[in-house]
Amino acid sequence: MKYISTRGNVEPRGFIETVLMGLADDGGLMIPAEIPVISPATLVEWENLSYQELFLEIFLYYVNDEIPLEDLKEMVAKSYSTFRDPAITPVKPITDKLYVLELFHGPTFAFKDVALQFMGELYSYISKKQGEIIHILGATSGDTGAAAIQGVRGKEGIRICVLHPHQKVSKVQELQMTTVNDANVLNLSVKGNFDDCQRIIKELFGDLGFKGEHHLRAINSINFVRILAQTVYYFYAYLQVVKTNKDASINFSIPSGNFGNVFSGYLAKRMGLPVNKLIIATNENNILERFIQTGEYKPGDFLSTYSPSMDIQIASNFERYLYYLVGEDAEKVSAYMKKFQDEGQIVIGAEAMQQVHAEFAAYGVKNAECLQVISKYKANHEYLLDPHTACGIAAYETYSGDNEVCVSFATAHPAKFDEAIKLCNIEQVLPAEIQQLLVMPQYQTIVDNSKEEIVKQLEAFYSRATDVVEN
Ligand SMILES: Cc1ncc(COP(=O)(O)O)c(C=O)c1O
Ligand SMILES: N[C@@H](CCOP(=O)(O)O)C(=O)O
Repeated sequence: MKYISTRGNVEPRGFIETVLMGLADDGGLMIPAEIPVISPATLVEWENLSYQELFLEIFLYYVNDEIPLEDLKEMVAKSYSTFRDPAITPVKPITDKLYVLELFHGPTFAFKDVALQFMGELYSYISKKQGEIIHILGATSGDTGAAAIQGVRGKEGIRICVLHPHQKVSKVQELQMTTVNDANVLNLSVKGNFDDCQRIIKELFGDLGFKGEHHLRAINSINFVRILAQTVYYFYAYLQVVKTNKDASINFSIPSGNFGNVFSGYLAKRMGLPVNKLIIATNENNILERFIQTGEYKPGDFLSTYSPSMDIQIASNFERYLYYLVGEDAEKVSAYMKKFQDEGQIVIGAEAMQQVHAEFAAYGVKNAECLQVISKYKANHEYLLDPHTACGIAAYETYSGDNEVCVSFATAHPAKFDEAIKLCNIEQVLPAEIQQLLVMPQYQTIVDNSKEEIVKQLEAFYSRATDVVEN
């Protein structure tokens, strides 16, 4: 398997090179040159595999022989040994038409752990095997940063810097990142929003001299391995649900911001998973909903909502979908992305939009509706949704059809967003792991929303660091 860029100006690369490249060197995003197709017979054979076994089966289509099977197995075992549920991502029935896929049983109580526990192991493996220095640079609206820090904590040869928007993440998210006082962790709290943080890190990854000099590596969903690791739970959930819903069409409803999780579902679909519709749920930052409705992809004004992790205007992975939408034509993607940069919008024609509508539905959830859904599911089903998950459920309710079953993603545990839960007059008991954070000291540097300021911070961070990679 080789990997190429959505913009067509990167020589095909292997799996590990692709992981290390993160953002493609031509500014695009890496994707497989050809997507492997899993046959219906193979899907049946996978029906009773554990999560870890399924992960291995899927990854074997992608890693070539660059990682020996025994090493991959060991990494996968370690990655998921930290999860609190033996099923890793259990599927819970709520009604006969609705299942919730709980993706929050990892160390930081959000879906990001599923991929980032593995990426921590993978980076550590590459660092040891190849003597690679790994300097992770990431942007977060709250969950990726916490999960990435936990994923690499205590791992030799790795340093991590995470940019989060100052006072625009929940208290628990902030504490999960900033109570870590390890010498190899730097938390920068940027006076801006998530889009600013993402723009700055993309600019730094795009400066190939700076990226090479400082060995910058990505943990955001710009890195293809994040996308791939997230496809596993689509397969896992489908294989559980189909057992009792043989003739139903199966939809997935996905709380969305950066479009990484949805794109993983799209990849699963192209790999042959018989998904009916991917339902994109956003909050009031609804660029994706507006795109699906009008064909116009254009950022609006940034709004702070009860689901802060989805307070995102520019959905990074949209470019990966665009590549497939325009018939895998990298020149067209480059032209569209240039237009987006110069004019701030992309418009897709009516014919292509028919294809979009065959694959996706989208719904933007207003703040008040988000709280109503949390209250309703607590009262009617004794199930407490976090505000992101509630957006997914509201979108499912809007698009549930006859003979359709929906798997709605629970992307975070409600304890991470107690601010919103309290507004519903619901008292929850916080898990001990979260409770203990509330009294810990915090370590973070508040910085201006400027690339130059971040560069200064990074250079100081790297000059402080002294650890050596051992083979
Ligand atoms: C809890 C939660 N739900 C949903 C999302 C949106 O996922 P994506 O950015 O992959 O669209 C995020 C952030 O990514 C998140 O942290
Ligand atoms: N919601 C995310 C934003 C970053 O998304 P990613 O999937 O590209 O890492 C977060 O919680 O940080």
